[in-house]
Amino acid sequence: MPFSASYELDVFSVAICGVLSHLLIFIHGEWHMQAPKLFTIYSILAPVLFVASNNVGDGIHTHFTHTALLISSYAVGLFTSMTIYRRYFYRLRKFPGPWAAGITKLWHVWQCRHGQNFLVIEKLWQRYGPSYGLVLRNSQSLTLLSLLPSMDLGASVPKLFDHDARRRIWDRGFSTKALDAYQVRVVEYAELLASRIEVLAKEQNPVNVSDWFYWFTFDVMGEFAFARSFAMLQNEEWHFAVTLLRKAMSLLGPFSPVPWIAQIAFHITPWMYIVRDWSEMMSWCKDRMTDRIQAKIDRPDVSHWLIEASTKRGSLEADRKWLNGDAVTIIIAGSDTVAPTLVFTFYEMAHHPAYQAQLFSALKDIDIFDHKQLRTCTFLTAIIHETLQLHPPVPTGGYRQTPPSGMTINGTYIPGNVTIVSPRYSLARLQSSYESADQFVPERWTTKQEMVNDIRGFVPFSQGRFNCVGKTLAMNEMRFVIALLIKKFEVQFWGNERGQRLFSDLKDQFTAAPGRLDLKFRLRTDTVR
Ligand code: HEM
Repeated sequence: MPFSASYELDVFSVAICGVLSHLLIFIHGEWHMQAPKLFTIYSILAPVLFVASNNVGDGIHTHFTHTALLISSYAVGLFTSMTIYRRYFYRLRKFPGPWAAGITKLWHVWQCRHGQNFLVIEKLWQRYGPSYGLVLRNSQSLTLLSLLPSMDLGASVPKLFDHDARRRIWDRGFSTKALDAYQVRVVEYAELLASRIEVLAKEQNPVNVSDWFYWFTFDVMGEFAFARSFAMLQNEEWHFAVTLLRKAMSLLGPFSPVPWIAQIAFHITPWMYIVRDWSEMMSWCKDRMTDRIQAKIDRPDVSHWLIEASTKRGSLEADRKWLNGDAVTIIIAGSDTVAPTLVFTFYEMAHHPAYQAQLFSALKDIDIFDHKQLRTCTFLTAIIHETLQLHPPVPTGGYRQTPPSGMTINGTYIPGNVTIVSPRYSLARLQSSYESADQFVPERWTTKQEMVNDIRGFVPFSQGRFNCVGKTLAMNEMRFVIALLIKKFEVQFWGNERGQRLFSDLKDQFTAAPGRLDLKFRLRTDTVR
């Protein structure tokens, strides 16, 4: 098809439009929340262009070719401009990192396609950062391989809502009085878990702890969110809503660098399987919250405090979106963190029988049902701390934004309004943080404190205004379950199991999702209550 001069002019003009739309529009501010609108506008413009190209040549084939050429020229103009800008003019261009990562976040998405972001970052760190304090560039965000003492002093989370007001309400649900009341339920479910494991132990069957600990933590959090468990310990199978939730979470790992893709998917393709799963799960949670609001509860749960705050303000109906969201947060934040920590603790116990024996003997004279007394067992706390340090349940997540004036971290100036993240998995493996950083050495928290080179590296619950509101609940819960099971059972690897699948199938989906781990639980004959 011979192109006319005006045809070529069209193509050129459209390419210039692409460049201009970058330089005049997209270069300013954040656009990911507008992604669905932009997607719609471009989807409408394409057929308009097709109709407008009616006067070019004849035949539908020519119209298609012409439209496709114009769209491609626009895209080439837009993306060339973006590439040149990000490569040569962008304020973060001097930070180290792979070339392609500096151009597009899709590079990171591709690298994370197996859901192992923590390994992607660890590899980058090995390649680019012999020195501590390295900053890795990833298009518009930075990964800081540094201890961040001031991270929460100046930085904020990307502002989506009035966090501090919501946090004040949350805090009431985690007061000392409230926590005492919750412990009764933790004990009930932990005993149910122990009795289920006892049956498997007596039948000489393996215990896949990567199922059982999840069933336990989700059942407990179901109680705290909806005053009703998922009954997974009872039924010995995954509840459909939890399965949907975990499927949706699996996208969080690879797609968290590009929230605009999720925005488009939710608005444009709500029927797509994973988006549909998420919506179905949210609607299930909404219905449970409706039941919870109407229910008369004699034992306060976490939702009790949230519902009470809205009722007192007379804004129960208006706050329904918050309450539904809070319920999902309780469930994810409370289960998907405690469960992997328990899985890894029991992996380490099977891996280090000497530590297991030491823990058993440290617990001998302690009434584990008295959580204040249990807290005094320093070796138990050390085991949990060492597990949290070596296998952080939030391995890379926890994004922050630098203040508009920027901030200096470990001598490196980071410009303002930049998304930053300090990945715990890699932080924990820095020799500048710990001696023998990749070894499980619980004594570093008791008798060998010189093995902690820089305590600022230990931030499993984050720090500052955005730290974990459920830290004390989590620690109480983990202390009790571990103590109960270690007092009752001796734990070993099952058959040839050595944790191979646990690590090879470990996924980073904001929280860590470990692979399968089969353990042998042998009922102790020397159990002391
Ligand atoms: C091993 C256990 C746990 C660990 C390691 C952990 C870790 C964390 C971390 C790192 C954050 C900050 C995330 C960020 O920076 O964006 C966080 C926030 C949070 N956690 Fe936990 N968590 C645990 C257990 C729990 C439990 C049991 C609950 C109770 C429901 C809970 C509720 C929350 C909530 C509501 C937030 C958001 C706080 C805010 O934005 O103000 N967590 N957690």
